[in-house]
Amino acid sequence: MKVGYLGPEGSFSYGVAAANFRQKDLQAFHTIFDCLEAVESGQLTKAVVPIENSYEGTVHDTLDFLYHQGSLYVEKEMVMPIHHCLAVHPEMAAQSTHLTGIYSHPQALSQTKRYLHEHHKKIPQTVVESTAKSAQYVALHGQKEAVAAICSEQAAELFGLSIIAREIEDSPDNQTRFWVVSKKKNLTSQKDLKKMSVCLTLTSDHPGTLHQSLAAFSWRNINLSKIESRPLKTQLGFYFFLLDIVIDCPISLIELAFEEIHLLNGRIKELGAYPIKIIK
Ligand SMILES: O=C(O)C(=O)Cc1ccccc1
Repeated sequence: MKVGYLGPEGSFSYGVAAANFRQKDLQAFHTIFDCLEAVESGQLTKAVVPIENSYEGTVHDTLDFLYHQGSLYVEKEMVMPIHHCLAVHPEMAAQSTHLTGIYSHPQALSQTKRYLHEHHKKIPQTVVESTAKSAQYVALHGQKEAVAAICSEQAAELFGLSIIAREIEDSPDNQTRFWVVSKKKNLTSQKDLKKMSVCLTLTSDHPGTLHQSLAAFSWRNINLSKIESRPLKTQLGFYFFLLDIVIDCPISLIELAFEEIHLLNGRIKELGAYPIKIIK
């Protein structure tokens, strides 16, 4: 088995992958897209990818791939607390009040926006592929340039960096949902499945189309825990909707709701039904 994750080692995705799979099965990728594409092409069995952060919302790279490119299924969700630190090269630790640049993944830069505004307002920020990549960059270049990484404490330690500030995330309850995806549909028994995610596309546009589709869930007493629209990437003003459905009824009832939506000319793309594991 080969399991891909957004690398290098030390990323949050790595932390989740390592908590679920054997070290020898893990393989690092540069981007979420590369990782998912490798599952799609059969080069990987599974991938671990972030899907949503409590502070910053949906990870668009993941959702857009699953809707537009993928024929992949979610087999498990993992929710992990996310703590960021600010780390520099150990030889720069004394000059850390005069930083020249801060590097990280866009999600990490966003999740620490207020901290950065308060403490490092004028310092240029550079986006890199992952938090661990920023730690790696600082380990390689941080001796000559006074640059800092926003990453996990584990990544800072792994790359031999000095931590100058801990728990700098703006929200104390910062959490990210990660999905394990594969080409195969989940075989887990229904009693362990907690949620189902689907993408809904409306093929006709008249007043109440979305309302009627959602009514297919509400009159069956099926609870939705999330709805979000994303551009179809065709023309301005055209969207698909991500729906997260709580599984507290037989799946056959949810499938009846899908049938009703089909009769209303709505299209459902199933992303999968999955158990949820909370990582402490
Ligand atoms: O960059 C990482 O370490 C990732 O795995 C992506 C990410 C970034 C910030 C929070 C959660 C996941």
